[in-house]
Amino acid sequence: MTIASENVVLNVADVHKTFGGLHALSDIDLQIEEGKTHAIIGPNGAGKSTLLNVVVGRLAPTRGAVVFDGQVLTGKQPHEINQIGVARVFQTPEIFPDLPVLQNVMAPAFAKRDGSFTLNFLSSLADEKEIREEAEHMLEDVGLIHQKDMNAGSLSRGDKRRMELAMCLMQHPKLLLLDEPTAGMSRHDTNTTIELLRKIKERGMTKVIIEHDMHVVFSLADKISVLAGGRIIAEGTPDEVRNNPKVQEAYLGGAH
Ligand SMILES: Nc1ncnc2c1ncn2[C@@H]1O[C@H](COP(=O)(O)OP(=O)(O)OP(=O)(O)O)[C@@H](O)[C@H]1O
Repeated sequence: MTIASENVVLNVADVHKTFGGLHALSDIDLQIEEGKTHAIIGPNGAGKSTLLNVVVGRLAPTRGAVVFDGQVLTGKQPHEINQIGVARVFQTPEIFPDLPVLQNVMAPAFAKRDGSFTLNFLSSLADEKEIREEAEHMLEDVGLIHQKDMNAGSLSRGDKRRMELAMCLMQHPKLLLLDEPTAGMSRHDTNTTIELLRKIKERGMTKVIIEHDMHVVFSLADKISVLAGGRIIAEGTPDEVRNNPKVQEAYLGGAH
């Protein structure tokens, strides 16, 4: 296992994941530093989503361990990992489509407070002025305050993703994992999201971002790890990665 330095908040140590005979992840060692934005890139099928799923407890690694903030995550359930301070924005937003946007954004705060994610919170909505005000503040931050009374299901795809980001921020995570946060967005919405993610960085939140859009990656990342064939083939600053021949080869051989 790699020895973590003091400012490493997430340590992925010697992680392997096989599906039958397929080695989806091999020898993954990854250290994410506190307050940084760390991008994980790689061609289709490289293992990026599998790696995020291992971190959030949706998949058990075949070997290796994940340590976050001094606690071993491996073996914990996704909701336990979430309670420890790891939140994930999914490729496909997980929302309550028939509830207004504002209530969707309030829901995670109730779940965190009450320890479960039920719809009973509706009964106490009137009393929850503080949570409502915070949710409205988040909606202002993500540019959705004017849509707060719309049903979430009728938002555009890009707006749903921004709403889900607001839902994650309501949990005040120490680590935010973003799985293709700008997928399906127009260039304008993508740039608004980049600005928003920069704002979050100023608040000191650590982020891991999986993204195919290199404009987003190079706009946000402090450090990039490149996955190909389930292995990390390169790691470094955006400039180091951009000029790495192994990376260029992996992308030319891949779908992107
Ligand atoms: N549940 C599963 N069962 C079997 N094989 C899987 C499973 N999940 C992923 N794989 C395989 O593991 C490999 C890595 O997949 P993964 O989805 O992690 O790649 P990715 O880098 O996220 O790809 P993309 O950019 O296309 O989303 C692929 O070969 C994929 O087919």
